[in-house]
Amino acid sequence: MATTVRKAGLVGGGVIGAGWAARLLLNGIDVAIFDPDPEIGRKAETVLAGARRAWQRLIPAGLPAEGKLRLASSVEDAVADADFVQESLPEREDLKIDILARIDRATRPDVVIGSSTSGLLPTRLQSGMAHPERLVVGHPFNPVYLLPLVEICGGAATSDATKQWAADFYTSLGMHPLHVRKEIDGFIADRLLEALWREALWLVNDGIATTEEIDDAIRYGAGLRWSFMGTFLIYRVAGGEAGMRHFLAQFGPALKLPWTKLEAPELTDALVDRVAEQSDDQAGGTSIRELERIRDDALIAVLSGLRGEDYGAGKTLADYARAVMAKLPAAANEVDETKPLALHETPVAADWIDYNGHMTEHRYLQVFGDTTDALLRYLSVDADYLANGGSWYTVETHIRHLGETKAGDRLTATTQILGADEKRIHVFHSLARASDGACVATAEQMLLHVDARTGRGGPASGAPAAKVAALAKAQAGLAPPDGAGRRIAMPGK
Ligand SMILES: NC(=O)C1=CN([C@@H]2O[C@H](COP(=O)(O)OP(=O)(O)OC[C@H]3O[C@@H](n4cnc5c(N)ncnc54)[C@H](O)[C@@H]3O)[C@@H](O)[C@H]2O)C=CC1
Ligand SMILES: C[N+](C)(C)CC(=O)CC(=O)[O-]
Repeated sequence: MATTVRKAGLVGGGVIGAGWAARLLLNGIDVAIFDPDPEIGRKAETVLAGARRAWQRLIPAGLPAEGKLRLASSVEDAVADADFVQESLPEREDLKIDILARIDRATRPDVVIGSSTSGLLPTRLQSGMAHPERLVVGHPFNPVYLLPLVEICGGAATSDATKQWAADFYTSLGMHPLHVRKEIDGFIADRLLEALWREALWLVNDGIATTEEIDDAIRYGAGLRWSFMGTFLIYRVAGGEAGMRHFLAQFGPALKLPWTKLEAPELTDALVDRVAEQSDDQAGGTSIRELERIRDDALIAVLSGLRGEDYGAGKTLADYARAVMAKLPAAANEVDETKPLALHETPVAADWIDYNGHMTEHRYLQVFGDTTDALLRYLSVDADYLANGGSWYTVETHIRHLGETKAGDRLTATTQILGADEKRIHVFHSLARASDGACVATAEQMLLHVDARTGRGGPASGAPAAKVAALAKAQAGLAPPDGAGRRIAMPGK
């Protein structure tokens, strides 16, 4: 199996295939995609543009160089030289079995083939393949480029090595693999989603609630708490200090009451019309693309919030961002170290703007923190160095706000080293608006080298120590920047 995936072959480029393309490309993997839809190029580029925008805001510290997208002329052309294949064909078992057999014939036998099916059994999907051991379900969630969950389910012939490889690979893309222990139709998540959806359709069918009222019942209540704790942990907490046992004793008996229905209502023309008309009213003329943008922005807000908590999907994101940072290449060798270094730039995202209409204060710290991360990457603080416990922590920051910046502005950070020793780096970052070069903020920081395993300060070592010393020497002749060493005080004090 491939140790590094450089090229991915995608078959089917609809909602899910295009979402996979975006996630793979943003991870620096080249993608060849086959879809007979003549509009595939435009559709895939549209999804990619949305994903790019979302990722710049979700991981502003920087991303790998984007992979290249190629529109393939056939299934075979898409997969022939791929190191990994993901099938996202329409949910039809006969079509998937047939095309998975073609993919199997056209790829190297060691290439893992993932299927995006949301409910078909992998044992049946692999039935026409000569190498069925490399077929695994990797069931994603829409939008694939933002939601981390991917359900992994093997069929009878799938090897354990394939399942493990797929889990590792999807993790490397920033996803959270969930192993489905037993092969069942609909896996885990869609069983839950369908149960809710069946009930929702009954409530519309019986005239109890409109589509909007049902969505409100979710988004103002349980939906908010599901996003970080799910059902069981939330109900444990709802049991009070006695926890789950008390919760089950109190609310378990109601499960036997005939509240919910196991059979979905018949999708009669009347019910389809009612659901579609109510859904149109609910959308109020907002286009699907605009709804996608609202959905993506809200997901970014939730994921960013959870990242701050280092919890649930936020932990997945934080781990991924750390892994990306450790892998990003240091800046090019031809950097002139005798001048302040330009190592980081970022657009100002719409949700960084506050009620005063400009970038809110804590976002400046975020941008300066990302700039410090870029400096550490430049100093060769890589995955190995971090794994050995070496890192610099920021122990003091002084930010000056000198100008306003608005959504869409591009900001460029430069970094001057004011001093350094074996443990400390004294840095001065300046943040300029790219359009007119105006300096909008500065940050002076003291970084302390720490052994992350003990939490104690200590001397840097290896390549980072040598690079800090060389950089500090190269910049020693620079004049101190305006504002360096400034303290906060009332005028004249
Ligand atoms: N839409 C969703 O919410 C989710 C869908 N899935 C699964 O992902 C798969 C794809 O679903 P969607 O993207 O939603 O469907 P879709 O209808 O948006 O896309 C399917 C694409 O396959 C293309 N196609 C048809 N025949 C083809 C062929 N012979 N070769 C290559 N491409 C072909 C179509 O032109 C279309 O672009 C299904 O298995 C579905 O169950 C999984 C998770 C969520
Ligand atoms: C509707 N669906 C069954 C295809 C949905 C999924 O499989 C997952 C999702 O994104 O909701």
